[in-house]
Amino acid sequence: MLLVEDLSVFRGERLVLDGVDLTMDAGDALLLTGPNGAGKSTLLRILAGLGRMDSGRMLWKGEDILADRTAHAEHIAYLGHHDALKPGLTLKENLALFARGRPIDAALDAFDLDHLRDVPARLFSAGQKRRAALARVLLANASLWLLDEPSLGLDARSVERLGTVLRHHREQGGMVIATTHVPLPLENSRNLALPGAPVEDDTLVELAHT
Ligand SMILES: Nc1ncnc2c1ncn2[C@@H]1O[C@H](COP(=O)(O)OP(=O)(O)OP(=O)(O)O)[C@@H](O)[C@H]1O
Repeated sequence: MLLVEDLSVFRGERLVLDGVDLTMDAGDALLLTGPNGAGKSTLLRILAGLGRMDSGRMLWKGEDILADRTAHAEHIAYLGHHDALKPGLTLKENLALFARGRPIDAALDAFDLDHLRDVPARLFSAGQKRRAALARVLLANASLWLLDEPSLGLDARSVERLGTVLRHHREQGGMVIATTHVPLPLENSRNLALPGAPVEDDTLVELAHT
C-alpha cells in the first residue's frame, strides 16, 4: 500500500536521510529508532506530506503521493511532538474539529477522557494532552498512522490503552509507523534503525519549510 524508495533528505549541508526504502501493507507496524537527530521525525513528516525531500519516491497504492497531497492527507493521521490542541476549546470541541460529524465517544473512552470532555485543553496535564491528541488520531479514520513518540508523557495505564488501540487499528487493516526511544506496546512490529551521525553544533543552521 505504501512504498517508499530511495528517499534522501538534506538539511543544509547534511544528508539526514540517505536512501531510505520501506513498504507497508495492511496490518503492518514499523518502529523508527535511532539516536537524537537521526532523522526519525523528519522521515515521519515527509511521509505525512509535511516536509521536503530531495530525492526518491513515495507511492500510495501505486500512485505518487506528492502528485496529490490533499488526497494523501485523507489516508493518514499524523501525531507530532506538539499535541496541537486549541487551548481555549474544550476537549469535545477540539475533537469535533476532526470528527467531521462522527461520534467522539469511542475515542474518548479509548483513552479514558470522558470526564474531561467539557474541560478547556489549556487546563490539561502533559499526559492528558497526549491522550487527547491520540484520541484525535483515532477519530481521523485514516489507514496509516504516523506517530512521533506516541507514548511520551503517558502513565502505565494509558500506555496499555494505547496498545489496545494500536492492536485494534491493525486488526482492521490499519498501519502504524512510530518513532520511539522506549519500548512501545506494538506486537510483531518491524524496526527501521536510522544510524544518524555526530553533528557539531556549529553545523546546525536553521532552515525554513522543512
Ligand atoms: N528546520 C530545520 N533546519 C535545519 N536542520 C533541521 C531542521 N529540522 C531538523 N533538522 C536537522 O535534521 C536532523 C534530523 O532531525 P529529526 O528531528 O528528524 O531527528 P530525530 O531522529 O527525530 O531526533 P529525536 O530523537 O531527537 O527526536 C537533525 O540533525 C536536525 O538538527
